[in-house]
Amino acid sequence: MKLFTAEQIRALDRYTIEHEPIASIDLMERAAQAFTDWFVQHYPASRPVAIFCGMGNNGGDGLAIARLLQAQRYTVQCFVMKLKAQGSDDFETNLQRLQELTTVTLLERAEQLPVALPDDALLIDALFGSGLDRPVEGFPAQLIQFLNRTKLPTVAVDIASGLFADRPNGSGDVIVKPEATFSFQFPKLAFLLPGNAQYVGEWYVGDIGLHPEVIQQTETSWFYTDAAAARALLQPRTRFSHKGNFGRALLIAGSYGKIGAAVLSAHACLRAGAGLTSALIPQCGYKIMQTALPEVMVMTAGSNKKIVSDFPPLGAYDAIGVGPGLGKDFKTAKALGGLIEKMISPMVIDADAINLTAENQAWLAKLPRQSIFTPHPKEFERLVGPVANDYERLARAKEFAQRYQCVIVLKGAYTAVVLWNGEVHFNTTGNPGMAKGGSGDALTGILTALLAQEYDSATAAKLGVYLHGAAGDLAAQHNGMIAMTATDLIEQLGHAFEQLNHA
Ligand SMILES: NC(=O)C1=CN([C@@H]2O[C@H](COP(=O)(O)OP(=O)(O)OC[C@H]3O[C@@H](n4cnc5c(N)ncnc54)[C@H](O)[C@@H]3O)[C@@H](O)[C@H]2O)[C@@H](O)CC1
Ligand SMILES: [K+]
Repeated sequence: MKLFTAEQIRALDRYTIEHEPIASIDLMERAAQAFTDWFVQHYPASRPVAIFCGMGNNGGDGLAIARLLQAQRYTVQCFVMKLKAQGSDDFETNLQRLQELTTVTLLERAEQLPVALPDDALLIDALFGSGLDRPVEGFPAQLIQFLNRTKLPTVAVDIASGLFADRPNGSGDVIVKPEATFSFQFPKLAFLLPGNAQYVGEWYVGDIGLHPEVIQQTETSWFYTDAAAARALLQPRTRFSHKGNFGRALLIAGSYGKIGAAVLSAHACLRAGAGLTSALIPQCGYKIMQTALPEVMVMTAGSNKKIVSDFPPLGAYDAIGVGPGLGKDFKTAKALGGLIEKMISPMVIDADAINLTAENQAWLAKLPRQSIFTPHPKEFERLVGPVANDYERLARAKEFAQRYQCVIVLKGAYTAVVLWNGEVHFNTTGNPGMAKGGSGDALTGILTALLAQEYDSATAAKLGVYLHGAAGDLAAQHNGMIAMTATDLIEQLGHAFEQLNHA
């Protein structure tokens, strides 16, 4: 699915108004109706609702929602933040429609705060939407601070007031902290960035019927991978397949005390469908791996028992994943440098292999094209240097991916898959229960398995990250987010594939 900037969304709104055609006031009514339909499913009519509206179209939505909720027998109080004499046309029309039914309280200055609200009130924030063009200050900021201080559950219309849809906010910006956001037609880029979590809450998207043709034609480099998008990436496995078709995968992983990382990545590789899975590990891990995973073929190399210090010729493998638990011994580094120089097919580079690459940046020029890096934020900064915020992190990842013709998987909530062609694909699966040791090792195994099955790097990264998160969600359902482990996730991979197959 595509993601658009606020400016592009405005253009899509305009196009829809002209070409559907539909009057802009009717499009607003459609948006308000979509919000209301969602709201009545989630919040009972027994709780009083207080709606805070600005004077732009976001406020217009709020006024229409007030009217529609009242028709559904909600007790509604409506407030308008009056900053100027005249609001947008559709705001004014909706104000008139509402005032025919009920009174609207105008809020013009700080002395009117705090306003009295019932203890069990639900708040709806319709102060500013995607038209926000500067940080909120003065009276609007005081009003937002008041709303946040009430600690009452708040739902944002389209986007939390004060949050920019597609550019960074300053650290001191005043922004509504909703428990949920109901957004029109598309999630905003801001929703997918980890630093904004408290300004988004759970987010939902309602279809308001923007013109499908123009959505298709409007170009963007931002996407998100939902079930439909992931389903389209999955290759069918036929009755005539045999293990040779599904590729030979190799994991180079583990060091003394971290053989578990090698086991987890190899286990995930098996579960993600590699035809043959091999592991190159230090000697100390030999029995552990053979016992834990009888399906895996195990190689050890080098004279040091505790680390991988030598790579034998590895031409027989279709895909190699390197890094989990590997350690950063200089002998391992030397061997990895040699491997990178020799390899021609894309590799998966994780954990200590990323750290070693960060310390040996000359390797980057020799890296097989379309290799996949899977850094968490700290590892990414080791690779490119410090970054100031989520937007800068994405920009640097795009630059890096383009320069070295690789894929960067920026791990986190909404893991971002950044491609060499400048595209960024945010993942939609996964949960905080996955923020645990071993989770990344599992991802490396999955990605290596998909590369071995001849998925190209971009597809492997998008699909693998999606499946990893989906398996994590299933593990959370069975074990709970607190107790779930990386092994639980790996054991759900089969169900994650099945679920996707039937999506
Ligand atoms: N355009 C359309 O057809 C539709 C728009 N919709 C709604 O319209 C919203 C966008 O509406 P608008 O473009 O009118 O913008 P907003 O309602 O977000 O508000 C913009 C107004 O606030 C002012 N403003 C911006 N930043 C400010 C700040 N920091 N302090 C004080 N004033 C500030 C602007 O100058 C402008 O007057 C969307 O978020 C959505 O809720 C929906 O009704 C769906 C259809
Ligand atoms: K809002």
